[in-house]
Amino acid sequence: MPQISPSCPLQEASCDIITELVGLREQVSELSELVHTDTLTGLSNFRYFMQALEQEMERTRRTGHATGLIMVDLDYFKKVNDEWGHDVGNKALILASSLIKASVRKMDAPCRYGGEEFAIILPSTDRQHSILVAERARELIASTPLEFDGNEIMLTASFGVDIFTGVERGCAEEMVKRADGYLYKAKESGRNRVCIAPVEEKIDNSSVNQDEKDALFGLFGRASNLSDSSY
Ligand SMILES: Nc1nc2c(ncn2[C@@H]2O[C@H](COP(=O)(O)OP(=O)(O)OP(=O)(O)O)[C@@H](O)[C@H]2O)c(=O)[nH]1
Repeated sequence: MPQISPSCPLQEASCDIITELVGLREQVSELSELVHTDTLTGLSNFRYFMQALEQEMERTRRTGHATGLIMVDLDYFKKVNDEWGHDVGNKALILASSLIKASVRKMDAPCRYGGEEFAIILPSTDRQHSILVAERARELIASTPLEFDGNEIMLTASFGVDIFTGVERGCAEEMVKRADGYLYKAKESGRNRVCIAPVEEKIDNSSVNQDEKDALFGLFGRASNLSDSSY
């Protein structure tokens, strides 16, 4: 919301109270920014993420525009810490954050979920475009080495994607759980990959009844790749 500049009720050119008020206002704004920011990476933190995801899901319910959610986890990150130390591990987290940020639009919300896990909220984004964003981030991370003191470390990350179209039941926590489930599948099936719910499974989780499902699959056919969790 735009802030109105306070002015001195006595119309004095230099007013101590107004100067202090403006200073306090700036401090409040900086503090509320800090409350929502991860200090290491500068990305939004977990607290912001959960609020923002709830809000976007609510927007989807109202407008019908889908919300995409991508969960990202760096692969074998413990090895980076063990081999190179915690400070280099921190550098890797900062690099991964900047690459994730570079892969998304301004309106998207890349967040640090915790540890070496990140989350990206994609407002008004469908399945296909969410996959494209996840793939872009995956490729960028896999092709950008962390350089320090003449060394180079290659990083990779695994991605789980979920789409909320307004028909699925559940709250933000459940959407995170679904995306995390696909992230787990990406890890299990070799890492450095993107997994998403097959279209068929998404429909199974929705309120669509059997007759509606039969009609839908009757129309589009049961393509074999729909049963695969990677697209
Ligand atoms: N440097 C650094 N390391 C962190 C931070 N947060 C979490 N970690 C480390 O991240 C590592 C996560 O290890 P694991 O959960 O075993 O996962 P992984 O080694 O990435 O293996 P996979 O996820 O199965 O590919 C642990 O060693 C944590 O100590 C942090 O803020 N800085």
